[in-house]
Amino acid sequence: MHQYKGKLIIHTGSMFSGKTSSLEKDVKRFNIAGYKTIAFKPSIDTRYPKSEIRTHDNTTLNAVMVNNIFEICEYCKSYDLDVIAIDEVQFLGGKIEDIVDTINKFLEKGKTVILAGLDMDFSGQAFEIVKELMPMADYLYKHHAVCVKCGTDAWVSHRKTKAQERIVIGATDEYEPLCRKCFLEEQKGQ
Ligand SMILES: Nc1ncnc2c1ncn2[C@@H]1O[C@H](COP(=O)(O)OP(=O)(O)O)[C@@H](O)[C@H]1O
Ligand SMILES: Cc1cn([C@H]2C[C@H](O)[C@@H](COP(=O)(O)O)O2)c(=O)[nH]c1=O
Ligand SMILES: [Zn+2]
Repeated sequence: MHQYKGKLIIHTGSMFSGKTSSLEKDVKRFNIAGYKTIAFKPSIDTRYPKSEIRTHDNTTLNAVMVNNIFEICEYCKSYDLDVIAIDEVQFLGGKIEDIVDTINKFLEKGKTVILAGLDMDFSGQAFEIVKELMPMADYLYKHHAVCVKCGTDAWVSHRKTKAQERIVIGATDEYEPLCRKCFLEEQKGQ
């Protein structure tokens, strides 16, 4: 796995597309290969226990909950990590430039950084931090859920409720993955 030293791996796409599953799989492989790895998750996501990342199909990974990128730096200093994984990166606290600078510093030091995060919100607007990070990636994977209306590759996470605030934590209670065509039809109908 030494070919991933100093490399940035990003898993993005809509909800239910397998971003967290892919991050989990990567982290577990680095662990098997004997690398010092910690997976972090932003404190905003309160769905599951603090010390665990959980996929929609209920597989789990040990995790450390953090408020911002600076807390990840502190862990990195204390544990001299080889691999830093961050789930739900769109919710990580801190200014975009601080997140980008810190990730670049990790990469310059030869750390492997694995990120998973939504590319777009419920309205199809890009999450700014993910938009900024995507061109920096050495390996960029855009994952696709299955559109729940027509069965083609989904494009966006459609919100099923009328809530308009950007952040609403939830799963199938709040969101459904839709392809562009079904999303536009849904919007016309509202
Ligand atoms: N419409 C869907 N399309 C694809 N997978 C789905 C769908 N609905 C539920 N799932 C489940 O979601 C899992 C992916 O979960 P996860 O890795 O947590 O996704 P993400 O992090 O992208 O939200 C799939 O393996 C599947 O079991
Ligand atoms: C689209 C969208 C999502 N969210 C929330 C909903 C979930 O709690 C997470 C995404 O989790 P997943 O692992 O990618 O399924 O984000 C939100 O707050 N706002 C949105 O627009
Ligand atoms: Zn569709």
